[in-house]
Amino acid sequence: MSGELSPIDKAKFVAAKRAADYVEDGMRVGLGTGSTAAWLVRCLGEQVREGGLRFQGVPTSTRTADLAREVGIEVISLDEAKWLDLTIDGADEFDGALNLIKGGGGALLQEKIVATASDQMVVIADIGKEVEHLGAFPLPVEVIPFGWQTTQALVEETLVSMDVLGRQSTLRMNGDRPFVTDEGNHILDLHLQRIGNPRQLSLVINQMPGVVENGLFIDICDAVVIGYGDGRVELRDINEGTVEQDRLDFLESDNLFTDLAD
Ligand SMILES: O=C(CO)[C@H](O)[C@H](O)COP(=O)(O)O
Repeated sequence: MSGELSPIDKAKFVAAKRAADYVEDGMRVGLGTGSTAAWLVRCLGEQVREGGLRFQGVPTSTRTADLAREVGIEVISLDEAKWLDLTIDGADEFDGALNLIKGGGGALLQEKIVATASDQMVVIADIGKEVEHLGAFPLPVEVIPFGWQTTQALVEETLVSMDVLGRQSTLRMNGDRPFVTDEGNHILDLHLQRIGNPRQLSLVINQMPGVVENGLFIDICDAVVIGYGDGRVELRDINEGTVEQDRLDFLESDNLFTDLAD
């Protein structure tokens, strides 16, 4: 069964599986969105059903909420939880300071709110997500639909004075219609190629009327679990650097491979 998985899917799976070990009985845990986070939700669901794990999950999208319920995880809202022990989520890029670009799946707003309301954020990612400088992945910016083209023009104008290489942006589409987030907003993808000062860029973008939030996660992530296509996992901590290298066995979780996430 595991032979049907691509190396990237294997990498995502082993990262998710290792990160599931962070979840302990009684915790309140933010559950991320995307294909890697979906693996995590499946791994946790298996531990709930077969290992007796008891925790409450706060999903970061309707997609994740549906999957979490399907696999047997108790789902509560962030307002019910108020504060979380831990959030585990994927990322589109991470750099050496564990700053991130997120929002490729369109859930950046809930993801940032949930991660910020957590004692700890652990990112799960395949090794292909590691970058020296953020920005090759288009930066998602969530904007309200009212006047979005004016907001887009303002954002592009502001980029002229920012330390970035590219300045084009595109409205994310879903077929022939604009993509709509869980909050009813649209997403502009900024094609910046290289972001020289992510912290400054994040602050400037978020000051604009019409912008709800951007996909730069600065000083939010505490650790990254990096997966490799051959089953290796590496645990990198914000303070201590690489603290663990291991190799996970695919076969022991073959039943999870029957249904690829996303
Ligand atoms: O930020 C996200 C969704 O908004 C995802 O975590 C990010 O896009 C990574 O996705 P995947 O695990 O599918 O590669």
